[in-house]
Amino acid sequence: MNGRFLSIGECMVELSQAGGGLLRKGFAGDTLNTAWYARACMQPAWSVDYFTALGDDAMSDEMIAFFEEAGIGTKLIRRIKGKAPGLYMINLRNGERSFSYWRDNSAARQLAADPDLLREAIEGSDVIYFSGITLAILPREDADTLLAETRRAKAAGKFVVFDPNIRPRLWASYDVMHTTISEGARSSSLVMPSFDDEALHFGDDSIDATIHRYRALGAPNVLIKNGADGATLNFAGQQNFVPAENVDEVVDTTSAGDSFNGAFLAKYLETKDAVASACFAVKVAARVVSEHGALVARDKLGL
Ligand SMILES: O=C(O)C(=O)C[C@H](O)[C@H](O)COP(=O)(O)O
Repeated sequence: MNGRFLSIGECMVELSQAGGGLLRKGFAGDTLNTAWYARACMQPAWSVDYFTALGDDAMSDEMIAFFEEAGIGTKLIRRIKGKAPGLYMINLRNGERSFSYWRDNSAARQLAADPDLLREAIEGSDVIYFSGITLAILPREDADTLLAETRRAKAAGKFVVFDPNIRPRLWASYDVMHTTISEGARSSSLVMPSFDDEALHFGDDSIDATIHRYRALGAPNVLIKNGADGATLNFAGQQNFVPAENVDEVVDTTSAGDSFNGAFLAKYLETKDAVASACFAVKVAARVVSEHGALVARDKLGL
């Protein structure tokens, strides 16, 4: 089986801890991370493309070369004169990550500014992946353009996948965040939230409450990630639970959710077996949290 997977969002320069007070430079961002793990786990017959905007500086050139090296298509990436990518740093406390961002003025903020290009990219794909972070960084009008296109894609029978990836700091207000994330979910075929975020920011008191809320919005499939407590899937009303994999030492939780999503989608698109795909994804995520940084090399993933 083959198909075209498109991920839409922002990739940044990443600074992660390299020991002895040193920082290591990498490239990462939630939607890129998912594209990266999807590419690592998918059959070669599938194409994986990234849709974003970059600048015309050396970092943007390096990032494009990095995507290409990983087998991620770059032909849809807009280059904006005088702009540069955003930057973020991973801060760690007992393996649990938090982020500092320098991204207010990044090129990716303009990724949906050319509606024709966005439509063309979505029309040319079978699976469209985006996140709450993608929506949060866009000017209001461009977020509406993207949502109109994802709604259109879902209506046309494409598989639209959304991770709310809630980052309150990136939103103008809680109200805008709640409304826009709900719109993202409404326009999707599969929503892949993390329960701790949903409980904290939407006030859900159980996994069932999160599933119910997203299904009521019109998402037919919901897959809830709950860290060390496993994952719960509700696909077309059928509910299943998959336990997490044991991890000896959690080094850095960055990208646990994104790698789960990429690995899950790679297997699910191939097999249509959601439970087996989640079992595979918990294994990949367990390897990812055992290493520093968002992107862990393929040979360390045990594939
Ligand atoms: O925060 C952002 O905007 C980023 O894109 C930086 C990180 O690479 C991802 O957020 C990691 O995502 P998790 O899988 O939730 O750990």
